[in-house]
Amino acid sequence: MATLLKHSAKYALSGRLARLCVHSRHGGLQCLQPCLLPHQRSASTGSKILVEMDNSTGIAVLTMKSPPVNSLSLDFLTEFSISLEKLELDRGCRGVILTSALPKIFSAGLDIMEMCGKSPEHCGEFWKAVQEMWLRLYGSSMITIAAINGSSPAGGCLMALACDYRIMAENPKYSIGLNETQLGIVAPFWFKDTLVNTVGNRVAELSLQLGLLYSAPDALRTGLVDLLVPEDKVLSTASQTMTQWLAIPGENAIGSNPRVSSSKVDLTPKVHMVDLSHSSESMCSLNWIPWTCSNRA
Ligand SMILES: CCCCC/C=C\C/C=C\C/C=C/C(=O)SCCNC(=O)CCNC(=O)[C@H](O)C(C)(C)COP(=O)(O)OP(=O)(O)OC[C@H]1O[C@@H](n2cnc3c(N)ncnc32)[C@H](O)[C@@H]1OP(=O)(O)O
Repeated sequence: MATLLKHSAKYALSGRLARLCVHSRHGGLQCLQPCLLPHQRSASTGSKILVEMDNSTGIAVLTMKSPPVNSLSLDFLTEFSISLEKLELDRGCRGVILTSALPKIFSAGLDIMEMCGKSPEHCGEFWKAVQEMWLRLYGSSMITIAAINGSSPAGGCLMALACDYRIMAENPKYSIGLNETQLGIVAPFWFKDTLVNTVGNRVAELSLQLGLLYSAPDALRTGLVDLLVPEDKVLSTASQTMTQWLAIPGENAIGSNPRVSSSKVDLTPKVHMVDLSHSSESMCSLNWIPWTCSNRA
């Protein structure tokens, strides 16, 4: 079933990819340039995402590099999903570390400029891209670790929550949380469910009702993040943690190909990617039912 989801997401993405190649003003796929580095490393970079793959460990580092704040624009989200899809299809890649190249910022969340003054068609496409980013990250068959080296409000927090494990810089100036309520908007229920799965009902309830942004120490206390480390150790700790996670026997332990047979989360029967382009109710259209998440780490 998860394979079905992957296929449908793949074709949806490929369609968008094709459009991007033809229409994007910013280059899109054309600027994803592979190059070989020493020691079995390879890298590909677009305008907003850098992917570095270490073929000897199976660990990829996906670095967001879209100044000033890594906001999640349509172009950013499209490049992000394409990068993740490529890693998903790479049998050699077993784990992805998500981090930021920008000082002090992991991601500022959805790009505010995408949300005002745009056509219904653009809004629909944008919102679909937000959903696709979440589906790809949360439903990934790879181990995903967020190396949170800066502030991460709203959609930035969602990205981190969609990973298997969260390591944050212990800088008290950095904050993280689903603060949508403070902005006068309601976090969609699949944002809420992702938060509930991480911190539990009561903390999620308070966080969402008050639109709380947690400092790094408070984020650790509430369980929003799993570990705080000094800022210059975030990435190296993420690599060490990934190595530990990858040492856990996977599905290959029973003789099947770990990257083909199943995903950690079987989302397929319960998730519907619908055409949002003509719907003012698009924000609540992802039919995510949390108790279908059976095998999530
Ligand atoms: C269209 C159909 C879909 C409609 C969907 C509607 C609702 C969905 C419901 C809920 C989901 C929403 C999820 C979201 O993610 S909403 C976005 C929420 N994000 C924020 O509130 C973050 C706001 N930003 C900050 O808090 C700070 O900027 C920061 C990230 C902590 C960084 O602070 P710092 O002091 O370092 O920088 P500045 O504040 O000076 O910002 C620098 C620069 O960046 C611009 N910017 C900041 N955030 C965003 C953003 N989210 N999108 C676009 N641009 C952003 C800011 O304006 C500054 O620009 P300038 O040109 O002035 O330099």
